[in-house]
Amino acid sequence: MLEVTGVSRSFGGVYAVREVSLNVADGEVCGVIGPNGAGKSTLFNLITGHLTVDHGQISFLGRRVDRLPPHRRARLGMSIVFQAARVFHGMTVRENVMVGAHGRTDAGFVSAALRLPRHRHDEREIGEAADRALERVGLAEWADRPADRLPIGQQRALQLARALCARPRLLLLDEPASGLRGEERERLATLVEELRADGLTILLIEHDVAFVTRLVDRVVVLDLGQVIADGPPAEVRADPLVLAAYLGQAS
Ligand SMILES: Nc1ncnc2c1ncn2[C@@H]1O[C@H](COP(=O)(O)OP(=O)(O)OP(=O)(O)O)[C@@H](O)[C@H]1O
Repeated sequence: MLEVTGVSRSFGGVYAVREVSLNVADGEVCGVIGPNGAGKSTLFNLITGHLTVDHGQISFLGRRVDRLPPHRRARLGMSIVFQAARVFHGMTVRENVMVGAHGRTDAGFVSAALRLPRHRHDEREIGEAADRALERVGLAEWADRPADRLPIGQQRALQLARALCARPRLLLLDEPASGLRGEERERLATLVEELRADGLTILLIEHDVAFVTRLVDRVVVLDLGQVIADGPPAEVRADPLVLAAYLGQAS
């Protein structure tokens, strides 16, 4: 589904990501981990289109996307959950989720402004999709409440619902566990496990190794911008290069 081939990106002559290749197959849950400064965020932004590659190729569903802007990649079926839990203030939980589907409808601004029948039809469909997504992440009973009143764990779930509302082929999660503790973290892990059981393809970038390794089929480890390991979590955790990279950080 996603093929990243020999991708590099540097800042001021220093490589943040260097000759990185990774593939995510349909239905796979893949994690990218690595110590601070390993290049995880840069790689994530190269995949989503928020940064452009210096070299290399990115293909999604068999199509080159590395020159496409983020919204075009989104239209092809990439949905992103960003690290910072952001919700739109002054809007309900349902309205926040509905925003996720608007990029996928054909109804343009004019039809929305004039409230043409087609627009009303789309709005109803979007509302229904939002309700399904809220049900999926366990927020159905919060639908009509102000989004900014939600605790942070549920704001993260709301962002997931927003991403799901766009009916993604590939869900991209940027450090989904950051800022969450204890029970909230557990709830999020369970939710990702459920999405995985639904057959959704997921790529998640995460600092927390324990969180990632329990959720993924495969994990790619970055260090100093390069892939140092790629395989099943149990194998990768025992890899001497990986241990050394994380130990290097701790010392
Ligand atoms: N916009 C930028 N300008 C200059 N240097 C950058 C920029 N973005 C990233 N870098 C550098 O690229 C390297 C990789 O950074 P990146 O943020 O991708 O790593 P990371 O693995 O996400 O780290 P962390 O876990 O700390 O967020 C770092 O040395 C960083 O300083």
